[in-house]
Formats: sequence, C-alpha cells, structure tokens
Amino acid sequence: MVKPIIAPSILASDFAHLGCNCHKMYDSGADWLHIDVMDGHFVPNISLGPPIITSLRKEIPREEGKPTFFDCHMMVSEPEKWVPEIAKAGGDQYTFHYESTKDPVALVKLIKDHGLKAACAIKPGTDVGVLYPLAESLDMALVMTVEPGFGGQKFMKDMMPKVEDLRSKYPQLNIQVDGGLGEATIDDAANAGANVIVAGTSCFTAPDPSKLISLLRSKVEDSLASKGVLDK
Ligand SMILES: O=C(CO)[C@@H](O)[C@H](O)COP(=O)(O)O
Repeated sequence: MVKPIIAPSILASDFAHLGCNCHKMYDSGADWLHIDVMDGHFVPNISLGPPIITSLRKEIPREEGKPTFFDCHMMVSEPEKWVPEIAKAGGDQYTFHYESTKDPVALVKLIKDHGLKAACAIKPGTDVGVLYPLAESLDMALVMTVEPGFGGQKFMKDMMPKVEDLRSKYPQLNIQVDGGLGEATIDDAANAGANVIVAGTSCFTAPDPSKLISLLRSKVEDSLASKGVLDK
C-alpha cells in the first residue's frame, strides 16, 4: 500500500529566499522537498550540493510529526562518492541514476549502510526493465518525465507506460515522476499509478501553492484507491 506524496522541487525556488520558500512549501501541505543535485557532468547544469543541504537541514530540523523529509535526486557522474556527504548533510533519501553507476546493487547497499533510503532513477531513454532486478531492494523508483538537467520542461506523456508497468508489477513501491508535473499533467501521472509527484515550476509559481498541492494529492489519492493500493 502506498500514499500520495507531493514533493516540490526546490530547483524552481528563488535561491536568494530558499529557506523561506521551503518553509512555505511545507506550510502549504508538501510532504517532501525534492532537492536536485547536479554536477555539470552527468547533466549540463550545476545546481547545489551538500553545503546547501546542510544549511537547509539547520533551517528545517527533523521533528516528530512534522514533514521535514529531504528527497535528494543525485544527477551526478559518481554517485558512490557523495553518499557519506549527503547523509552527513541531512538528506533522507538518495536517488541515484541507473545510467551513472556500474554496480547499482552495491550502491543501494552503500546508501542504506549510511542510514538513507535508496531510490533509483531512469532517464527517458532507459528501459524500465533495468529496474526489475533492483525493485525489491529499493524504497522508490523514479521515472523521469523530462531529460534531467533543467526545470520548466514539457512533461513526456510517453513515459507513462513505464509507470503503469512498475505499478502493476510492484503495487507497494513508491513510484515517483519528475518533470513538467502540474494541474495539466497530473491526470496522466496519477492514472498511470505514480504516487510521488515532483512539481517544481508549478508549485513555486502557483498563486496559492496549498490549493495546487491539495489538487495533486486528491488526484493521486483517487487513482491509488481505484487501483486498490491506497494506504489510508
Ligand atoms: O530533476 C529535475 C530536472 O532535472 C526536476 O526535479 C525539475 O526540477 C522539475 O521541475 P519542473 O519541471 O517541475 O519545473
């Protein structure tokens, strides 16, 4: 059984006001913050890294009963290298890209040994079948719905068969979609069976983020209930 999880991507925040903007997302009903770490090698962009996550964790300390989960999406060439630093900085989940590692099984173990939840992402051109041998050991699978690297891109609806395939094979797995999600695209993602919705531009530009977050949540909830996999 899985729950709807709405995760605003802080890449769309004005970084000059990052702390305030992150509080605003949690106050608006976000479950997680999605933190995009980019190294300029795996993707053609540089975003932020462990020092900023450390500062954010000081600003948003872990507190029982409060949403403070940091979902770290590692768009980096050497995902093994950054596990200890992300753990130390205060990350909660470490999502590596399948395309960036030679040994995903060892990497999942390394991530869990550092007390982090382990997730694996696939780029749009990667076959969903690469996730099958890993799925039982993962806390989440991420199906990218844009080419990783930049916010504000167009949602790729043709990725939805990957989500449908994973949901039918792994009803209990957290399945995340990332890129171009918002009011216009949530139906496609929810109907396919995604339960973790990353939304950057849509959340950070919404006149009322709480309204958007509750809309995204209710669409996911309805779809999970219709599939009989909603954790109430
Ligand atoms: O990982 C990425 C981009 O590489 C995403 O997390 C984007 O930041 C999502 O942004 P929007 O498409 O929602 O603006």
